[in-house]
Amino acid sequence: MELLKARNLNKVYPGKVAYKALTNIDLTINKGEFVGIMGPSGSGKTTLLNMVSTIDRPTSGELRIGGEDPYELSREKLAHFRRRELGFVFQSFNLLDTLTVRENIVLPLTLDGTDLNEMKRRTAYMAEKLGIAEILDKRTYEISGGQAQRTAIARALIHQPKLVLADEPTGNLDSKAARDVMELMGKLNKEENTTMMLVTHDAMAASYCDRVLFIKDGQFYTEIHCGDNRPAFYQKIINVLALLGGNENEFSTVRV
Ligand SMILES: Nc1ncnc2c1ncn2[C@@H]1O[C@H](COP(=O)(O)OP(=O)(O)OP(=O)(O)O)[C@@H](O)[C@H]1O
Repeated sequence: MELLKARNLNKVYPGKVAYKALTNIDLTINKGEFVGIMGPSGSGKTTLLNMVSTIDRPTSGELRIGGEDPYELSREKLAHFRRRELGFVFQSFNLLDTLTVRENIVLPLTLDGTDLNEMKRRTAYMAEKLGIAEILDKRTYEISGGQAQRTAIARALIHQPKLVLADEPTGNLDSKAARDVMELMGKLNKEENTTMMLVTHDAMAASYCDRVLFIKDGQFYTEIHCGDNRPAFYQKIINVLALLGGNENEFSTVRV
């Protein structure tokens, strides 16, 4: 079942000299899929993520999430749609420092006015899944980067969104923490059937996806599928990145 369908997405940033950041991008993500987006710096990954996450409008093209066109919604309904149907994971975690881990995780349910017992049940469930049950009462400055990202993932998934969007979730983590985070994202994708889209420079992180789509200069370049051999998939990703070119320091290729 198609969860996300983007057709012919174009984005032109206006300015003294208009810049075409995306050209005729087609993207379909089925329910339960885990899809990676890779490409050199400036290729349009963030632009695409911003279109899909409804943060910015495409200049032309169609977008459907769960059959709905978010850009047809009023401002208020769009804000509700984003809060209800999407979950976000960022490179910089974006946790609220004045709150505990528990309070951060439960935030989307608080905003939705969920019943207290349900909030407790969901928090305990997510904390258990992400291995952070022991740190629920800590403040965000008392936890490690890996724990902070796992907290952010729990927050992104607690309201069971249709689609989770992750922007460089391993960018601020050491290789061990990055691997742990990706293992957990892969596990949640499979066990909870959560649909995920990941934008990353990190080949190790991308190798946890079912397939990876590459863009170059705002255009679709190629797509590769994981199959059942993750180390082989990692190598295939490295090979495409080598073909894509770009700055050699740009892609992380040291983690297997
Ligand atoms: N608000 C904007 N106004 C004008 N040009 C922009 C704007 N945002 C991005 N661009 C340009 O669009 C192109 C794509 O940018 P984008 O941020 O999507 O790339 P990216 O693949 O995410 O890069 P990186 O990996 O470095 O984050 C770049 O050339 C960038 O300079």
